[in-house]
Amino acid sequence: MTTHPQSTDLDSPAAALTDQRIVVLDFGSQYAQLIARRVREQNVYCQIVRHDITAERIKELAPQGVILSGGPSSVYEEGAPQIDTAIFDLGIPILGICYGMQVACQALGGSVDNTPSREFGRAQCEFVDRDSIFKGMDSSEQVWMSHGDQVSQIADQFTVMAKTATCPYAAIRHVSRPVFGMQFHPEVTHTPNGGQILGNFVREVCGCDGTWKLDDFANAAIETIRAQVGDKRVICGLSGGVDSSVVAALLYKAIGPQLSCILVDNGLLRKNEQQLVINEFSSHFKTDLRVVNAENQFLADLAGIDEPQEKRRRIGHAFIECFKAEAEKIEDAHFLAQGTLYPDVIESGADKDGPAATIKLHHNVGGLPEELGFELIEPLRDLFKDEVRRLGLELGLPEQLVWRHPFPGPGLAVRCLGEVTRDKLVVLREADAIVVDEIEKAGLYRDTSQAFAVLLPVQSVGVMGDARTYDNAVAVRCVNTDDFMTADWSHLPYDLLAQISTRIINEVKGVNRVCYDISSKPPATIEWE
Ligand SMILES: Nc1ncnc2c1ncn2[C@@H]1O[C@H](COP(=O)(O)OP(=O)(O)OP(=O)(O)O)[C@@H](O)[C@H]1O
Ligand SMILES: O=c1[nH]c(=O)c2[nH+]cn([C@@H]3O[C@H](COP(=O)(O)O)[C@@H](O)[C@H]3O)c2[nH]1
Ligand SMILES: NC(=O)CC[C@H](N)C(=O)O
Ligand SMILES: [Mg+2]
Repeated sequence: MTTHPQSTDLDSPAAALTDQRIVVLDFGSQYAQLIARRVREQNVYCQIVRHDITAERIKELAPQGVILSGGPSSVYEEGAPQIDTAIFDLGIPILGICYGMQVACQALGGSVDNTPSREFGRAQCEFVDRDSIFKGMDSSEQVWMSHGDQVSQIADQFTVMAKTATCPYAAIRHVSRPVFGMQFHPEVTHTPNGGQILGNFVREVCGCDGTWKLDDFANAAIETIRAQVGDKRVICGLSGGVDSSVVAALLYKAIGPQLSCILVDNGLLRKNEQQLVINEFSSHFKTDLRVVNAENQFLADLAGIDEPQEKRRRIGHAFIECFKAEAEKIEDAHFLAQGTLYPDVIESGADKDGPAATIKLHHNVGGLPEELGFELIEPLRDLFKDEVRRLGLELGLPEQLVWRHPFPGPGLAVRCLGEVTRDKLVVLREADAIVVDEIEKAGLYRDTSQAFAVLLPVQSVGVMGDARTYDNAVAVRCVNTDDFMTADWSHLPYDLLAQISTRIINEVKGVNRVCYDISSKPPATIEWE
C-alpha cells in the first residue's frame, strides 16, 4: 500500500480532542509557529495553513477564528502573497498581524505604503480603545515591532485602537465585523502582554472555551492508532530520541504485540549510541526491537555528495529502503510509524495546507521517496517538542530520556560539512562525545537544549610539539531553545569552552583548532546543513 504523507487534518488525534480551532494563515512569517504555540497555551487547538487557502477550505475546517501572520513581502509588490478575500465574508473573526493587517487593510479598501519611519524592536504603544482584544491593557505598553511598511490609510469602516509615535495605525478594528489588525507582534515575548491579547482574541472574540488539553492526547492517539491498524502489524523507526520513544510508547499501549521497532545504525550515529539505545529500550519496553546495520549502504549512497539537501534526500531514501527490507521479514507489516513533529512538517514544506517555504528537507518528511510502500502512522505530527516531552512524562518515560538533547535522523552527516567519509566521521564522533561529556560534567546538560560538534571543511595551520600541523577545524554548537524553531547560542562559561577545546585538540587526532558558534536561529539554523 502506498500513501503520501498526510496533511495536518481534521481527524488527527490532536484535532480530535476538540471541535474548536484557530487557523493561522502563514504569509511566510518566521513567527507563524509561535502564534500557534501562543494560541495553544490558551488551551485552544491551532493549526497553520498556507496563506492562499481558499474560503471554501476554511469553511470545511470551520475554525472559530483566523489569524493572518506577518511576512517578509510588501503587500503592494507584484507577486506578494494575497488572501482569498471571500474569507472576510465568512463571518469568522479575523486578526491580522503586521503583514496580515496590511493585507487585510489593502483588501478592504485601505492603503499600505513604504514609510521612512520603519520600526524594528521595542516600541511604546498607546492603546486608545481598550475593549475586546485589548481588555486589561494599560493605556501605554511596550510592544515589539518589525516592519518597513505601514498602513497609511484605513477604509471608512475601520477605527483606530492603538498608535505609536510613528505609527498612527498600530492597531485597528472594523466597526461592524469582528476584524482586527495590529502592526506589532503579540506572539513574541518582547510584547510582554501579547499572550493576553491573543487570549482575548481567541476567548472573548472567537468564543473558544479553552478546553483543548494535551492531557487527553494520549488516549485519543491510542484510540486512533487502534482503529487505523486493526489486526495488521506496525514497524516503528526507533532512534532512541524523545519523539520516537513517545511514539513507541503510544503504539505499545495501543497494539502491543503487533509492534516491531527498528533501529537503523546508519553509521551516522553518535559514539556508543547503538548500545545505549538497546539498553535503554530493553529496560522500558518489552517489545520486538531489531537493529539494522546499514553503515555501508548509507556511506555508499553519500559518497561524492556534498550538497546538503541532496545528502538529506539520499538519507531519507536510504532509511525507507532499510525499513522496507526489514518489513519484508515481518508478515502483514503495513504501517510505518515515525516520530515526526509539527516543525519537521512545516520546515520541510510538506503540509498540503501548510506554507510552502522549504528550509531543509527533514529526512522523515521532505526527504521521503514518492513511493513509500507503507501507510504512515505519525501521531505526533501536530505537536511541538515541548508538548511531546510533556506527553513522554505522562506516559511514564524516564526523565533522562525525555530530556535527552534531540539528535537528527541524518545524524553526523549534516555535521560533517561537505562529503561524508568514514575517516571524517571518526574525527567528528570523538569530538562530539567530548563536547557532550564536558557539558554533562559541568552540570549544564539540562540547561542547554542541544550541544554538539561540527567538522568544518577547513584546514588551518597550527603548531603542536614544536612541529607544524595543517589540520581540521571543529566548531562547537550549543543552543538554548524550547521549541527548536528559534534558538539562542548558549553563553557557556569560558572555562568550560577552554576545557572542551583543550580536550578536543589533545585527544582527537587530526584537529588543531576549535571555534565556538555564536549565531542564533534565525538567521542561522541549529544544524549547519
Ligand atoms: N537511526 C534511526 N533508526 C530508526 N528510525 C529513525 C532513526 N533516526 C530517526 N528515525 C526516525 O525518524 C524520526 C524523526 O527523527 P528525529 O530525530 O526528529 O526524532 P527522534 O530521534 O525520535 O527524537 P529527537 O528529536 O529527540 O532526536 C524518529 O522519530 C524515528 O521515527
Ligand atoms: O530528525 C530530524 N531530521 C532532520 O532531517 C533534521 N534536520 C534538523 N533536525 C533537528 O531539528 C531541529 C531544528 O534544526 P535546524 O535549526 O537545523 O533546522 C534541531 O534539533 C535539529 O537537530 C532534524 N531532525
Ligand atoms: N513582519 C512583517 O510582517 C513585515 C511586513 C512587511 N514586510 C513590512 O516590512 O512592513
Ligand atoms: Mg533523533
